[in-house]
Amino acid sequence: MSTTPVKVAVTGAAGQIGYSLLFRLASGSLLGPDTPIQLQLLEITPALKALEGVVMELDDCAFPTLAGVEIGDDAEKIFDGVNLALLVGARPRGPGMERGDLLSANGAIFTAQGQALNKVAADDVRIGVTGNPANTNALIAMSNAPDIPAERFSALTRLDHNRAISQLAAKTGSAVSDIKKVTIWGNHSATQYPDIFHAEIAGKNAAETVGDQAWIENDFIPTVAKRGAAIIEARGSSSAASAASATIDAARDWLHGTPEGDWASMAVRSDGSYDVPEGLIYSFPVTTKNGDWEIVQGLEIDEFSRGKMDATAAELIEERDAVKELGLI
Ligand SMILES: NC(=O)C1=CN([C@@H]2O[C@H](COP(=O)(O)OP(=O)(O)OC[C@H]3O[C@@H](n4cnc5c(N)ncnc54)[C@H](O)[C@@H]3O)[C@@H](O)[C@H]2O)C=CC1
Ligand SMILES: O=C([O-])CC(=O)C(=O)O
Repeated sequence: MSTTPVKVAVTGAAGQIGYSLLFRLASGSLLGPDTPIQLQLLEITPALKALEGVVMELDDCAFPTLAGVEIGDDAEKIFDGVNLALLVGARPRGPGMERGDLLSANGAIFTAQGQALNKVAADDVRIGVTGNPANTNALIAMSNAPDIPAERFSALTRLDHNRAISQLAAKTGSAVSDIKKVTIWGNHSATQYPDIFHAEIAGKNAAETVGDQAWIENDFIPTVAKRGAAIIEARGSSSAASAASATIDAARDWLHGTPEGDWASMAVRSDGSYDVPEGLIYSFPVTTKNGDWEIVQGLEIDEFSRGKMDATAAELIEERDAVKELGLI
């Protein structure tokens, strides 16, 4: 085992996603069995006691890869020297809400955390935002951290990506591992566009294999886009274990690279690719290598896809304008 632990911050560590995420991180799901991890856990003051209980359980697992745990309510202390920050801590939505309704409640969290990361994080820090509305929260954190390169911020659309793979596998009777190159475009919201026109199933075009445009439009896309709400309806609270799993998948691919012949969906700062307005945190197909991502270029976009990609961009513009109005960026 190497000796220097990787310092990973998790915010909202006493919450429901935290309860699944921390144990996976500590057991090596992100960094593998040979790299020790130091967990830096941020919570609000009233949740620290509950977090102490979670740390007792982490201790009780005796994970060989867990080098240490620090908890606290001071972002500048907890983010000090972190190599990866997973920003999960934020209010979840309840039944009947859209994620964008959380902007006024959650936005301010990300100004303070962006500023703290800017001051004290390690030079190589990468920041993944899971807390909703994830894209615009990432925009807020990025805008408040002027010394951290913008490409070090991303928001989580990997859960949507994984949901799309799962729905496609079920429809076609294929193995999840045979499905590649699915894309989530845009916002982690009901306007997102899950795109299988460039995806492959066992090397063949996925949309052609499905051969059912009506299913794609009326079943697949809304099922993936509204899956979060369906889970809230069924469980009484929002997705947690699957969100934690996707948070790890996204961070693992970012740090260690996407597999050959595949790509991932990640919401990153638009550079204007595919005519997405520059500066929005928009989900694209990306390949990653050595901690850097690149937007996959040259995909053909037909009229149907264009309309969906523009609609989700329009929603992100509205969210950006709203947080500008609130003085958060
Ligand atoms: N991007 C995605 O795919 C998904 C995002 N989410 C979002 O993740 C967020 C967390 O979800 P849950 O864990 O279920 O919520 P939760 O309510 O169980 O936990 C959130 C935790 O964050 C803490 N917190 C609040 N303000 C904080 C601050 N300023 N600093 C540090 N911690 C703070 C709370 O004390 C609480 O313990 C929600 O916004 C939810 O909507 C959930 C599922 C998927
Ligand atoms: O739907 C929600 O509010 C939680 C979430 O982001 C998801 O499950 O995708």
